Amino acid sequence: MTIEQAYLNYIDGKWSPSLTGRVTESINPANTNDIVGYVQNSDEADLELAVSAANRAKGAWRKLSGAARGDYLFKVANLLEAKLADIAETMMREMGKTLAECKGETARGVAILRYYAGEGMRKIGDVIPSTDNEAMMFTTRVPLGVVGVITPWNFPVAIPMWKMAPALIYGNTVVIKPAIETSITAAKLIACFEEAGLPPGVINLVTGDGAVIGGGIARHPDIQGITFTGSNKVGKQIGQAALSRGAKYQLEMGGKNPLIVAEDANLDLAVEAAISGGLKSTGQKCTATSRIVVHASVYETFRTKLVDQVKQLKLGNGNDATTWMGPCANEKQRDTVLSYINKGIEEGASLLCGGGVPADEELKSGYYVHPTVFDGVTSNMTIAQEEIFGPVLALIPFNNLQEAISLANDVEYGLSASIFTQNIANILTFIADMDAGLVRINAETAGVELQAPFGGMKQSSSHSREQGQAAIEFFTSIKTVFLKA
Ligand SMILES: NC(=O)C1=CN([C@@H]2O[C@H](COP(=O)(O)OP(=O)(O)OC[C@H]3O[C@@H](n4cnc5c(N)ncnc54)[C@H](O)[C@@H]3O)[C@@H](O)[C@H]2O)C=CC1
Ligand SMILES: O=C(O)CCC(=O)C(=O)O
Repeated sequence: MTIEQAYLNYIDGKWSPSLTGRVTESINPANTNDIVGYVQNSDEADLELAVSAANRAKGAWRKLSGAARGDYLFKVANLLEAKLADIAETMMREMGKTLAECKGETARGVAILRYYAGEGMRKIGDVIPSTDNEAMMFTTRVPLGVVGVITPWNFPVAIPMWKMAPALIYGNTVVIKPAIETSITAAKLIACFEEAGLPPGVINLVTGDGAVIGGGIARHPDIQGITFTGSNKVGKQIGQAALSRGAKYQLEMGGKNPLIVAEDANLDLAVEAAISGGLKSTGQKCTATSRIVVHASVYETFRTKLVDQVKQLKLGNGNDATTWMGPCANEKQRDTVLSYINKGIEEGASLLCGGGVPADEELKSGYYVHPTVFDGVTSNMTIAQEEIFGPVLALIPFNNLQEAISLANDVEYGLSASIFTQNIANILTFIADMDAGLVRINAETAGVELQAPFGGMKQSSSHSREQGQAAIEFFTSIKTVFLKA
């Protein structure tokens, strides 16, 4: 290991090694012989320094005008745009998705920053008529204080950005703990904030183990808000820890998203959406299509078209322009996906394609799994109920729309859902009856727009919404002002 390969924590405006003296390697899931670099394996003492710095910085940061905070975010956006190629490549090496996807996501990070930079100039309250005609009553908003940001590895730029940018524009200071797998990408993002000249302590990065640093954020008495994306298990622990000490929390967790293909659907477009929504990023999106509910009259035609095209998808390293799908992001994720595939077979589903790891010599050193399609799936099977977070699609037939919507709703999650149909009555029924935070018609289940609210129903979220103007609800508190001479 050379010193150049070690990425540091960023605390109080300075890059610093962890007090533990320990580092963890970040490896390329497409080729585990490729070590991307080393990141700090921090502990509670490092977190303490970061929280103290954020706490000291919060008074001056909240006193700046929204426009002044916005100016900083515009500068960060320009720097991220200038470094797009390097950051996208780092993301690809740490996480495995294709370079095109990584570039698209980094560009999305730039757009998120610009959107929230503009928010600094928009209204933050309402005038409400008082019953006292000599008084004025209005609302304003104040920041929470220090916000803890805990992020996963599947969107290493977009998710940190859609949490940090609104936190900052509304006047909070930030301590971020990214997933260990993508901590180098996070360090490169934070370097953009440093170069933009954010005052020391306004943004702090501490890398390390989830339970130690993430758990430490959840429990820390000086962190007033926690925003998390990741698994349901960890999300619930964070929610409980935050609730027990009265902190605000926001959780975005799993999905088990259905795509309904009606009898009048454009089947070619529906197949394209199933493949793109289900298998891009190797199925590692909380919005990924996981169950495809297809009308019996078009089931066989749809299945044939789908399987023919899935078999053509080229697996490989994301740095190869001919690669369509990269590996799973880490070994544990690959093993989880394989265990779900085995469970599907054990419970009686029929494997139509995929179902294992590729035998090709050049793919042996990565965490690859063939894109997999099952049919003969019933709603009670594990693969129809649990989030797999991998390239696995389950086909389920239906006979009428009410049955399709019941099947689609028959899971504990409610993040996103799609239907392919031309029938307006069916579309209206789907919009009304589908229990999901995001419903999409004639479009894939994945792909959210940064200017619109995003979040799930049921077990998919803490019922809050992120992104767009909805973000203000989490990152601020309303203050009602009654003013009389
Ligand atoms: N909703 C989504 O976008 C995501 C969902 N997942 C789901 O979670 C499964 C497991 O993936 P993981 O990476 O293990 O997710 P995870 O929930 O363990 O990790 C998400 C973040 O939480 C942190 N963390 C882990 N344990 C913690 C704890 N005890 N307290 C506080 N923070 C903690 C991690 O370090 C990471 O920064 C996936 O198979 C998938 O089903 C994973 C990543 C993203
Ligand atoms: O579909 C998207 O663009 C966002 C997905 C997402 O938020 C996630 O997987 O955590």
